[in-house]
Amino acid sequence: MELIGNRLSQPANIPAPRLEVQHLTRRFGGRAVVDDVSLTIEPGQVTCLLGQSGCGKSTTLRIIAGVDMQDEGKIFVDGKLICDTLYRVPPEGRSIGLMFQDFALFPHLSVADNVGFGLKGARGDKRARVGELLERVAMSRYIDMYPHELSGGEQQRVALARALAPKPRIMLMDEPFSGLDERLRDGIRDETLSLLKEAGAAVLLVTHEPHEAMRMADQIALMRGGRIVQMGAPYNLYNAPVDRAAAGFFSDVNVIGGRVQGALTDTPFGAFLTPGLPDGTQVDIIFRPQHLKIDFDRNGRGPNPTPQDGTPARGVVERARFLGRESLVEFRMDFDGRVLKASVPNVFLPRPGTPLWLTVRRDRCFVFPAQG
Ligand SMILES: Nc1ncnc2c1ncn2[C@@H]1O[C@H](COP(=O)(O)OP(=O)(O)OP(=O)(O)O)[C@@H](O)[C@H]1O
Repeated sequence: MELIGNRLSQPANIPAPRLEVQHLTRRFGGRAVVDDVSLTIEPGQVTCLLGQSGCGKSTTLRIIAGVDMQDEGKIFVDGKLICDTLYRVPPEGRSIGLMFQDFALFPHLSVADNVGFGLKGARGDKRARVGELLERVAMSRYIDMYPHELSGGEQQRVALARALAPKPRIMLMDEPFSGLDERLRDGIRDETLSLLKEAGAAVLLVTHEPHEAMRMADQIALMRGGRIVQMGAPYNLYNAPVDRAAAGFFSDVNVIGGRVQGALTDTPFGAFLTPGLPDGTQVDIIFRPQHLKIDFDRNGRGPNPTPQDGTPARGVVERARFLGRESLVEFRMDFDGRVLKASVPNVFLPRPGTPLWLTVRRDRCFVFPAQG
């Protein structure tokens, strides 16, 4: 029997997404920990579910994998219903590969046999595929060893190879690289994802690490309180966040406040355009540390105001730290004593107590109605 669910009808010449999730909801004790989640992933695309601990990422993944069951919603693979609240293809029938945090290798099987476990076909072909995968995860020389002879990170790399071996059409990964040390992580992560992309798999990857998501994802689904609050390319989430919390998820942010008057909001950095908001609305103007410009003090004066950078405001250096590629300088602002953070490429470590002038790149600011 082939069950076709009621996907919105798709024109015949456009293939259905590899994975489609519609209105998934999961409640525990009356609380929706996954709340109306919908997303689609195309073949060869990596989507990251990104959010803080407890926001519902892993539960979403477990439902798609078939090891937990939704209260509402549907899941489709290549346009075919695999699960709703009445019908359910078992996990092993979903063409889905899993790589979860609590992976477990078979302790009585060698590395080669662990990786080759789910593979069908001639012995020689299997051995070749196992060899290729172990090379990709830099584990070739451990091929005849047993799991108890490997470190945690090495076991994780074998588990990755095992998950990749059957060339799954969909790969669900829950923080799969978290146990690897930094030196190995970048290489194995990039290699694994390019392997999956080459094979045309749709990848849904859970992480709470914004930089990891930015580096890996074609599409990021930002989750909060069980809901997807914003979905799009990393560039869009970084440069057009939906709210203050979304902006703050990807880097430190600076916030100044003001009240709208005639589509403008006056601040110590000059007037900001705040169109579309009624007079009297209290707003937060948000900018990232790299969008503050620093200028020297010229006998108590800063640089001249410009249309792009607005009016300079004076601050006194509180702390300056070198972070490798950049320096982070914290200023106590004269206008109301708040601290603003500026990041500067390379080494810039002014002494605490030094007065400097700051301007804000106004084209890089985000304006949102103030919270609460
Ligand atoms: N079986 C369960 N029974 C009750 N509550 C649950 C169950 N599974 C998950 N939860 C709750 O659902 C919420 C979401 O959990 P989930 O593991 O999906 O979050 P997460 O975003 O993956 O977090 P983390 O990044 O810490 O793994 C949490 O508050 C968790 O306590």
